[in-house]
Amino acid sequence: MADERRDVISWDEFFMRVAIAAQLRSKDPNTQVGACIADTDHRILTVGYNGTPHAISDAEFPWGTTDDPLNDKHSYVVHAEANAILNFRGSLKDMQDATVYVTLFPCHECAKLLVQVGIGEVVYLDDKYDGTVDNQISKRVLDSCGVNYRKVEMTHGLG
Ligand SMILES: O=c1ccn([C@H]2C[C@H](O)[C@@H](COP(=O)(O)O)O2)c(=O)[nH]1
Ligand SMILES: [Zn+2]
Repeated sequence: MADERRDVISWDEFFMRVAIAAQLRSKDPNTQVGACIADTDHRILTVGYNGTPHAISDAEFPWGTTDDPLNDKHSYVVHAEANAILNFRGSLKDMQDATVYVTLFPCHECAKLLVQVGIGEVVYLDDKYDGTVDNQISKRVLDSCGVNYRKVEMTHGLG
């Protein structure tokens, strides 16, 4: 009888790979973000990525950044974490103590949303805005609300 495969990926790596797959759908030319929320029984609850609201055509959408808020993508894009929460079709009580896997450390607005839906832990891949004011607010929100955050370990690479 053959032995079982032992070199399998961890749950963390599995859910982060789902988040990475989600970010591949993003039309943002600069920063693509994916989010995957999994419950304490290792079930995927929902997935999202940063993109335009439904009614806005990707072709007409300004994907650049400028001082003019009317033409800046940040005014229009729905964040990956927000989309993951909004895409969820179950009962919000199922999100209690769930873990969000995000390819980018959540901004402070997303941190507040994640806290409000009961997320217990944030696992991130990249924290490229570490140290910015927004990032500090985000960490202050998570710290104050007792939400743990940690960087994922991808032992099997990113491919
Ligand atoms: O919590 C977050 C923070 C940012 N995003 C999205 C929003 C934008 O589409 C990009 C950030 O673009 P930059 O050019 O790096 O400013 O990431 C998100 O989905 N979730
Ligand atoms: Zn955000």
